[in-house]
Amino acid sequence: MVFKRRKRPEISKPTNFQHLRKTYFDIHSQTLKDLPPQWTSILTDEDISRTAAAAYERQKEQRQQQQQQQQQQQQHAYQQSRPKPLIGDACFLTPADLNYLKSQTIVRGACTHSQTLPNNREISPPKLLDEFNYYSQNQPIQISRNPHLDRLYNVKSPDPPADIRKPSVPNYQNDFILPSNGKIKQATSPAVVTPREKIDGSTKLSLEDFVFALQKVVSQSDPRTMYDHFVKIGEGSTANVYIAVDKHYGTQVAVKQMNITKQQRKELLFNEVMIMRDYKHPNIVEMYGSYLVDNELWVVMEYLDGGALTDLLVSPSGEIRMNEQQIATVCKSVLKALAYLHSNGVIHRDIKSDSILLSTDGFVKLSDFGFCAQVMNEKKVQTIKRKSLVGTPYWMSPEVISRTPYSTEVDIWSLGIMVMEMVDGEPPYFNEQPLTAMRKIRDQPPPKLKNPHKASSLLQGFLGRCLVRDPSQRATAIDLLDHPFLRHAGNPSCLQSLLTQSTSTKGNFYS
Ligand SMILES: Nc1ncnc2c1ncn2[C@@H]1O[C@H](COP(=O)(O)OP(=O)(O)OP(=O)(O)O)[C@@H](O)[C@H]1O
Repeated sequence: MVFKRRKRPEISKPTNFQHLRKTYFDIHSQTLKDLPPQWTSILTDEDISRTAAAAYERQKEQRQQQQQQQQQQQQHAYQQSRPKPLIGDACFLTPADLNYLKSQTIVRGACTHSQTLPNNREISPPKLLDEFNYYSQNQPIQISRNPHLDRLYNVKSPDPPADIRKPSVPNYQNDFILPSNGKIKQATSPAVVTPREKIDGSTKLSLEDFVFALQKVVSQSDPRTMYDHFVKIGEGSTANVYIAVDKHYGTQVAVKQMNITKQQRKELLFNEVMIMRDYKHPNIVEMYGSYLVDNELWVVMEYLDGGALTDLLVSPSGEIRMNEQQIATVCKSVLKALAYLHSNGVIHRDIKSDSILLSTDGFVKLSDFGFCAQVMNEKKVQTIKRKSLVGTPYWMSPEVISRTPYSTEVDIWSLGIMVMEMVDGEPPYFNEQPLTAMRKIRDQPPPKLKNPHKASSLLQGFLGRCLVRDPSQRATAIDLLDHPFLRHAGNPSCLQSLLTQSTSTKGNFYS
């Protein structure tokens, strides 16, 4: 029997061979791990690390840009939904003030007492110094005084003659009218109340007049040469706010940009500059400089990286986040700022959680001075009362809404409403239309907490001293600083837990 030898199958060499190996870039050591040894000899660690690190950085940047865009969209939507302030104030500048300003030669440039930034950079906004000397290239220039304007902008001066010292009556026009039937007229936009024509025509100041007057108080340098990397972080009713980087020092600043042509009350722009410039306090946001850029007023100030108090009140799942120690800590800081402003005759008029900014290390600062008003004459005798409807509806005091002449007590009422925000997550009547809420504030007993069981008797007692309808019976900032509830206040660090969790309802730009 013959066996035919079977042909041995031919086995080809492997084709399309792949040797898979899991190599990855370790961001901590900035090196490639599990690299095949052959590759290591071809590519030095340095080369490949650099290439991979660059790719990684590119990816990171792209991710950050996408995140930022998403957050901006979220924040824009969120800020659109926040209630806007009403501005029904009378014009501060009269034609006489403008004539005074126009009669002066604009003096620009350095002054001898330049402001010092925390990073020791000196900036030199033109400033009224030693009463009424402007400085030009360090040379004092004497100009004549206008006591009315000086009082408005709280310029310190030697005792003027008695007739000048008499407080000139501010221009109290009722811009927002409560008809006799008690109905409040609905403004077309909640943020805008069309002013009545002033008897002396003082609202008819031209854009040039304002620009001219603003030029007197701002620095003449161009901030675009000093700051770059602008990223929008906020938007209010009057401004866009950006973070930017100081080109020289690499530090971050906040830049509030206000388009002059779009302001309902251009004259209130002066507040934005003058209040932060003249009133320095650890619990007031610090201004570094102010500038005119084309049609915009830019205010450069310290950047508060924790954002606004509003964002810390409620978690995304709707839980109230602040405990009483944290509430007391915020109140104490805000009251210190208010006690300081009030003792200088300044009312804020827009106290609410949106106006309180925090740093991530827990420092609390008062901001947004656009609606401030002076209530004292030069001698610091509290003689002037305000009557304009200014503030944000839900936080407004009964006397502001009912157009009774008012003073510093309005901020204490609003602080009480802000305490209610911290306990309940929102101000009272927040589900009502602004005008309905205003009617209720005006006509009803002080609002009550939705969650009284969550508030200790001390907290309720504190609140009860703020929300007193009769302003003469309401506690002052100084009184409240002595209230036993504030003994619960802790160090700034007690607020850090609120700030570290990324629970912002409007996207967190601040981490
Ligand atoms: N110094 C700052 N640091 C960090 N964020 C800031 C700073 N200033 C303002 N912002 C952010 O920008 C937002 C808008 O700023 P701001 O409230 O001053 O604008 P506005 O137009 O005056 O507001 P409003 O509508 O209350 O009048 C703030 O809510 C806050 O989130």
